[in-house]
Order: sequence, then structure tokens, then C-alpha cells
Amino acid sequence: MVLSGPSGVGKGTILALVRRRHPELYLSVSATTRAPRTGEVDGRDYYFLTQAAFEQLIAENALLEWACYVGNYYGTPAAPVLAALAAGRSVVLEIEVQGALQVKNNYPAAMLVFVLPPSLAVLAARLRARGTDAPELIERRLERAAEELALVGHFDYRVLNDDLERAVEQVERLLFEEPLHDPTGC
Ligand SMILES: Nc1ncnc2c1ncn2[C@@H]1O[C@H](COP(=O)(O)OP(=O)(O)OP(=O)(O)O)[C@@H](O)[C@H]1O
Ligand SMILES: Nc1nc2c(ncn2[C@@H]2O[C@H](COP(=O)(O)O)[C@@H](O)[C@H]2O)c(=O)[nH]1
Repeated sequence: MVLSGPSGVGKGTILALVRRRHPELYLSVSATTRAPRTGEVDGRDYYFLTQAAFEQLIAENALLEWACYVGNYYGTPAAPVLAALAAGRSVVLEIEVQGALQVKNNYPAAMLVFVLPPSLAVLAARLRARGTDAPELIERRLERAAEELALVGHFDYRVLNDDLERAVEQVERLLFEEPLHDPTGC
């Protein structure tokens, strides 16, 4: 599964709760050139790389997908994901929208899930309350969010993250049960 949607919508929060209930789930650890935030650990939250090291991964074709997002590179190291899939594990990539669309292009069988905020105002409030990004960076993330929301139609499923528990249950169902309805939502 690819879980995508704008920054601050709650993807990480949802997945942390899903993972607590399903420890067997494999959550991909991304590479990025962004600086670590307080409390983030290299190799657990991200692989924090220099720009040169990231570009080396691109040149070696070692990433399943990658994107430039508000001034930094982000990408999914391919080898661990392919190994987890080969071992029969359920795998989730938590990534932004351009990367999600690359995955769909390269692996059409991948399930793409878009997490929606109740509104842009709520999204802005969540980003501000999270307190991890400077105000100008939050503005850039919100501008990007508006562009990302316009691409929701390319995704297989949508999950509204209004009530957190309900969103967690929806993601769980998509991961571990056969979807019962038309994925287009028509
Ligand atoms: N349903 C919800 N109701 C209220 N607050 C929420 C909800 N879900 C998440 N949050 C809060 O919103 C903030 C952003 O959540 P989170 O960091 O999980 O977003 P994200 O989509 O993973 O962001 P990013 O893409 O930047 O990593 C957090 O402070 C989190 O506690
Ligand atoms: N295309 C990819 N996007 C990724 C990846 N890992 C994380 N992300 C997304 O980037 C933004 C910003 O993340 P933040 O940690 O700086 O808040 C967010 O939407 C993430 O989901 C990746 O490997 N590829």
C-alpha cells in the first residue's frame, strides 16, 4: 500500500496506530536530504543523507521513487521494500503525491490510498500545532497541499482523517481485508 496525502494530514499518526496493532507490517524507511527534527533518529525515521549521497542513489537506480518536496529530496530505497515483499510481508510506503504516482506508474498493482483532511483550514491548524516547521515552510507545504489535493482522482481509495480512530480502521481494512466496494467510489 502507498499511503499519501498532504503533509500534516495525519499519515504518520494513522500508521503508527496501525503498526501498533499489526507489528508484522513493514513500514518503509525513506531517505531524505531534509535535516532531522528534534527526536528523529537516523535509520528509524529516515535515512538522513547529503544531497550528493541522495543523487548517488538516484544515479544507481536504488530508489523505487523519489521527489523534490519543498526544497528537499525524498525517496524510497528499493532493496528493503522488495525484500519485504519477497518475504510475503504487507508493506506500506508513506510518501507524498508525486512519488505515489510514480509507484502506480511503475507498479500498477500497488494500492494507492489518499488521506484527506477535513479542510485546508484544519490541515493548516494541524501543521501549526505539530510545531515542527517554520511558518514560511508551513505556507509552502500548504501551497503544495492544494496542488496535491487536485490529484486525488488518481488514487484507488480515499480516507478522510477527521475522526482518527475511524481513519485507522479504514486503513486497516484496506490493508488486511478485501475491499468490498468499487474502488472508484462511484
Ligand atoms: N484525526 C486527527 N485529529 C486531530 N489531529 C490529528 C489527527 N490526525 C493527526 N493529527 C495531528 O496532526 C499532526 C500531523 O500529523 P502527522 O505528523 O501524522 O501528519 P503526516 O501526514 O504524517 O505529515 P508529514 O507528511 O509531514 O509527515 C500531528 O500533530 C498529529 O497529532
Ligand atoms: N516521494 C516521497 N515522499 C516522501 C518520502 N518520505 C516522506 N515523504 C513525504 O514528504 C513529505 C514531507 O515529509 P516531512 O517528514 O518532511 O514532513 C510528506 O508528505 C511525506 O509523506 C519518500 O520516500 N518519497
